Amino acid sequence: MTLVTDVRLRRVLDSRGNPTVEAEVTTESGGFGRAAAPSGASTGEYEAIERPAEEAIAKARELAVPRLEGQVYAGDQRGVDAALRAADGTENFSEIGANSAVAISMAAAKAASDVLGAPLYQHLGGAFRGDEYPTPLGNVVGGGEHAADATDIQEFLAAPVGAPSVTEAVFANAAVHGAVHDVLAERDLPAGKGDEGAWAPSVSDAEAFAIVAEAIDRAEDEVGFEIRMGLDVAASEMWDAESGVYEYSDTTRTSEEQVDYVAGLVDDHDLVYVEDPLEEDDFEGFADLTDRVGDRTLVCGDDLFVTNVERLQRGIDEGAGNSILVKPNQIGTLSDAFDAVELARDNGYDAVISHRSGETEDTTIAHLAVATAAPFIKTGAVGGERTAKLNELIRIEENA
Ligand SMILES: O=C(O)[C@@H](CO)OP(=O)(O)O
Ligand SMILES: [Mg+2]
Repeated sequence: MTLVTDVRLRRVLDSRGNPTVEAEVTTESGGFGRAAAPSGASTGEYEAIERPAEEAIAKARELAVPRLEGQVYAGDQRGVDAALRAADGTENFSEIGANSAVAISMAAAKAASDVLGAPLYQHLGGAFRGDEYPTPLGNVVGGGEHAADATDIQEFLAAPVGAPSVTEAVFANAAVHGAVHDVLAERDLPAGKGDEGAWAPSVSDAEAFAIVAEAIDRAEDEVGFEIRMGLDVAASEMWDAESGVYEYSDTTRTSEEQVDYVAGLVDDHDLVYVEDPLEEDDFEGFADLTDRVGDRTLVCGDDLFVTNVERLQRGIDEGAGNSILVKPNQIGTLSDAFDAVELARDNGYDAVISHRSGETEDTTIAHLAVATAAPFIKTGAVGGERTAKLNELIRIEENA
């Protein structure tokens, strides 16, 4: 029933207005799935390769489609993903592009769930999944590679850890985002928005902490449960390999100083989550920081691990971090993303499912988070391509 009969690929727009790959998979019995690849701006050096959309599509049509149509079953996700790997023939999808690969991989999963008549999270996670929901990490203030002339730290995240349901958590993050707007207006600070919809005022990181803390206080009064703060430092983007320091607008920090600085931030701001506090090759710095604060916060590797089981295994061996960010397009297939989640779980690491800064209305990651019972999902707070996922979580919770 789930034999793949047709794979179509096209260029569509992502949220930055760039072309990205959309895939459609149809099965013998008429099952249909459509999915689109997201795209990063602060991409890790060790990520699978995203090719320009047109090239990725041409290569996938030439190399992958003939190995899929009439050859694999959409219900056999590992079979689909193995065919994609075989068609590509490289470690990092540099032939067909990780953008073509992930779009096809996700579209096949949706086609299979369509045939089965089960929601995608259930097809991916099994019959006993669907009653644990992730806490959404909502990006409310940001800068780095996502907005010019804003904060050095890439993302200030709201984490509504006390929310009684994912629906209330989603609305809580929107309330924090709205409260940041009010606080900025009161302080006469004009601000546009960055790529993920976070406010991007031209302020120091210290001022951003104060603004977000104030906004969280107000939102907590409104919703009546605890909201904490998290960060994506995206430290690789600040790292200057030549001089061996992190470059902030007002200072520089060595690796040791960066560990001290972030450990201080965890305590001063009671952070529940810190992503990429150190650059992507600094396993040792990650291990030091995890030693110091890993008992009270998630130290999460994004550029460090790039959803890659080999890099994650090295982190596990060295005690670097206690959490992994999972982005299917960093590695190219859903099977690889699941393997990363499994390896993490088996070793006491929390998996956090994540969007990219360039997104589409695709909702696959909302299902992936429920399918894996991930404790957190990072998918913004506002903006259509972000609310697509958040609203899907609301629907999943309601069994809609
Ligand atoms: O660094 C990150 O975690 C992501 C998403 O927030 O950004 P990008 O997609 O630009 O890599
Ligand atoms: Mg990141």
